[in-house]
Amino acid sequence: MRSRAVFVLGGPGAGKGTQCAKMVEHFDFVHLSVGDLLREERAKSPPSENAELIESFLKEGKLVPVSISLALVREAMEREKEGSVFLIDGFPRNGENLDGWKEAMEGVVNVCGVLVYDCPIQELQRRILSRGETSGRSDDNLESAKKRFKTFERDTMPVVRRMEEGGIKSVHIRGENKLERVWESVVASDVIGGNGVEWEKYGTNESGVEAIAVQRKESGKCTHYLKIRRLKPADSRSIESNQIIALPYAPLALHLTYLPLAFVTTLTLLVSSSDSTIKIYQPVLNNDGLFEEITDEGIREKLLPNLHQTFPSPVLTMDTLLTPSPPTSTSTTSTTSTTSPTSSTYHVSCGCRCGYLCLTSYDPQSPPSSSFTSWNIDGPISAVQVSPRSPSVGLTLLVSSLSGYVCVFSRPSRGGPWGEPEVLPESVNDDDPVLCVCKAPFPSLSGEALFVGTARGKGWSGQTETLIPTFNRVMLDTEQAENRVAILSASIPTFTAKVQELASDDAKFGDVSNKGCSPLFLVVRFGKAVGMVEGANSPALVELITEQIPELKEDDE
Ligand SMILES: Nc1ncnc2c1ncn2[C@@H]1O[C@H](COP(=O)(O)OP(=O)(O)O)[C@@H](O)[C@H]1O
Ligand SMILES: O=c1ccn([C@@H]2O[C@H](COP(=O)(O)OP(=O)(O)O)[C@@H](O)[C@H]2O)c(=O)[nH]1
Repeated sequence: MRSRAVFVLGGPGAGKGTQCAKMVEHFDFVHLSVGDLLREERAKSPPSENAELIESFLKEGKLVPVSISLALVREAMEREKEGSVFLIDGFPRNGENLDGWKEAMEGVVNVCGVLVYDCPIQELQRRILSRGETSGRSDDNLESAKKRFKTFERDTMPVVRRMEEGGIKSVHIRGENKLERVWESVVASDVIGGNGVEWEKYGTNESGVEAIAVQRKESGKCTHYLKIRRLKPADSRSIESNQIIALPYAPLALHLTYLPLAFVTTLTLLVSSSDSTIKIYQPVLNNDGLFEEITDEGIREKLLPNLHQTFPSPVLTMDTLLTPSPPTSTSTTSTTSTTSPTSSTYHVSCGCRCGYLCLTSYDPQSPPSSSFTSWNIDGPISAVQVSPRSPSVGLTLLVSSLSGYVCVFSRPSRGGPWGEPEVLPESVNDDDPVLCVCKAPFPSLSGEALFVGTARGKGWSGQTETLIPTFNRVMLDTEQAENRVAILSASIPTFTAKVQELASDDAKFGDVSNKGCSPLFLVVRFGKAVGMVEGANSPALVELITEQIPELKEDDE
């Protein structure tokens, strides 16, 4: 993957270095301060040929020629792994810098945006003089500082404008605020949101509220935030206020709606999260644009029945087009197979990870809404499996939810509506909420067959979600899949405990309890872990499954 860069600019003392250090603490970024690189070059022993020139430029608050600064940036970048996200602090500071960057780096490193710390000069001056007491920097004195302020106003601000006009996304942050306030604005900024931090945007709603889910890593653990913006209805670009709500788990689905609360119809924000809870937020009454969580059970009870109506269309759609007639024998069918123009089409929408599943079966000749059905699946949906194999039943849809249910829906082979859900009598193991998306109750974890466990809640659910088509393909492309492979998912604590139990005596898996935020797949045979795939790496997972899957048993054929 190509490396990415975020430019970090602002007057001298605006807090660029301080904030970059914080970003590196929380996110997987590489901080390159061009000023630091220059100072290192100047202090090198044996002295660099540019040392004297650099010293004179720094002291005068002037900008060193781009050939020198950019060469140092490039060298520093080359020392890092490919695909890194660089915070380039204090660059580009003038037109020459920007031209130099474009010439050398365009097509090599993607610029994602520019963070600009705005701060009044009086505050800059106060900070520089205070920093000068300990920094030992030859330019942290009043005389040099004044020259640097001038350079910033004259050369750097026009470059910021040039970048903005050229379509580079910029985020202006008020640098004069207290450190923590400044930091909050950084976390909430879209520049950061798009670079290395997992985020998901929930579209602007006609209600004038927009929410962005941000995941940030803190000492190896993930914390999830929802940034909620109230927008002025008249001008959706102007932000009236901005609130960050911390969530214990990844938000799975979010819906903005008007719900009747007593006699008042109020704007309500419903968030379902991977811990199977649905949180409700409403605007604080003396409205300054903030939301508060509704925890009052009485109010929740009143509101929750309305959920059924408020999630009418899938929040997450996994549209699956299926051919209406089941394939003959065990020939493989892909869930993405195109439909023949003469046959009717069955459209399965499943989603609403809030715990609702919407199924639509329809004939293209008749309106799609005619046979819309929606079911409550007791907890967020963790996986959906479509099985077109059984000729007597037609199509089967298996839905597992994080709370421990596996439901089977079936539909006759020649079409018609989906039947009532049938809850599978057992999951994989009675006292284990690990779920099975395979059709038959799976023998047992210690059996010959293979299971692939996914820590669905462990990472950002979206990443694991991207593997669902892979699971479907594996199940559909594998003969007697239901006897040979099961794909299971579990909540974080359950999965971690299970993984620890199954992989603990094998050093090759390392410390399984501390695998960070990305999804984790554990492949097990005969009750022992035989492989692990970290991250949503579909090819690696398929390779491992193909390698390890039990032989086909002839007498079963
Ligand atoms: N939000 C803030 N409030 C008060 N002081 C700050 C804040 N951010 C940074 N500082 C202090 O101001 C000085 C300049 O910050 P620094 O991050 O070195 O700025 P820059 O890299 O933009 O020159 C440092 O002494 C730092 O501790
Ligand atoms: O791209 C750059 C970045 C920095 N500098 C020089 O390095 C000094 C210090 O910059 P730094 O970003 O370290 O500190 P700040 O001025 O932001 O406090 C500047 O005044 C310039 O003289 C430069 O010439 N080109």
